[in-house]
Amino acid sequence: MDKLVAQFPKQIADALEIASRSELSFYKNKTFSNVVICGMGGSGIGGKMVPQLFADQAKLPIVLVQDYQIPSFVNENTLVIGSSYSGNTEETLSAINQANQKGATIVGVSSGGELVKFCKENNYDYIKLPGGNPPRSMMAFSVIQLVNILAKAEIIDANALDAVAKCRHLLNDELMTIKAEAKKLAEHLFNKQAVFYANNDLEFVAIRARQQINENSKRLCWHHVVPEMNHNELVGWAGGDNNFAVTFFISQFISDRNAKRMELSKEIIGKRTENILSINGKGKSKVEEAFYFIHLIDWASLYLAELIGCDPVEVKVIDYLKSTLDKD
Ligand SMILES: O=P(O)(O)OC[C@H]1O[C@H](O)[C@H](O)[C@@H](O)[C@@H]1O
Repeated sequence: MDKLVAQFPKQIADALEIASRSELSFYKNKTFSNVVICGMGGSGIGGKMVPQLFADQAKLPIVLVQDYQIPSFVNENTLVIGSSYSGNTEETLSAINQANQKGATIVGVSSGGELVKFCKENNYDYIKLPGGNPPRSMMAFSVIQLVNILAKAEIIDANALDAVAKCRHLLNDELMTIKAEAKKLAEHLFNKQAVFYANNDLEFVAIRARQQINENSKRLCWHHVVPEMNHNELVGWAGGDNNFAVTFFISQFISDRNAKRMELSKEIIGKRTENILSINGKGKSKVEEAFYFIHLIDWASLYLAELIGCDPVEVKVIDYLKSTLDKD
């Protein structure tokens, strides 16, 4: 896993190369009214990240589906993107099959499996990713193909990938800082109940942190966002204590009002636990900042796994669950 995380900046370059070679025709002579992205876990997080990151330029509503069912609004004017690294995740395949029955336009993002087979058999465009790794370690590939697909259809700016291309340099230039901050985060979380907060626009960062701590570090954690947590969870801190380690991801692009809310939240939570860490974003754009946070989180999950002494790769309980489901 260390190697795969270290390769993240290179994966960005490789994914951009795949995007530039992708031959897509799904958008020709087509007008869409909405977009649905179907994906679970390490492939679903891209479907959360991309709509949030490009919200200020998206011309259509983009909805993430993480279940077997698609919403009833899906019809022949819907673009449905199926994102599954293995191509075999049953919730995603079920949603894609339903979308097909409703006449939607489908595009697949996958390294192979049933999803690629389905796209080939039904003449849908698909982008093939390099296979053989845990899906969560290949996030750059799925995210970048989502941006590629939406930019080709001009649902987001046609040059949206230009901003992504700059991320690689930021990550290389900031590697020492990223690793130092990641170590600090891992030590902060060690033997504590992890809680992640971000402003709403950055929810995907908090979710990615939760997912990576779950799968790589084998630990429970939760996340919430400002401002919504100010209306409920903040009150729950009456039951908080030093067993909790709270991390605030602070975006450079946060609104003044939400920045104020973050500061006040910190002050209130600080009365219950001493373990509060703020991690500040870096980068010249929201896209650069997003990749910066993701890389830092990925390293932190590995450092925490090391402190705990667990194997970051194995996910035996998920394997057990899937194989038991398959017996039905
Ligand atoms: O990307 P996919 O192959 O559809 O996989 C989606 C998810 O499936 C499993 O639950 C894996 O353990 C997760 O790590 C993965 O993110």
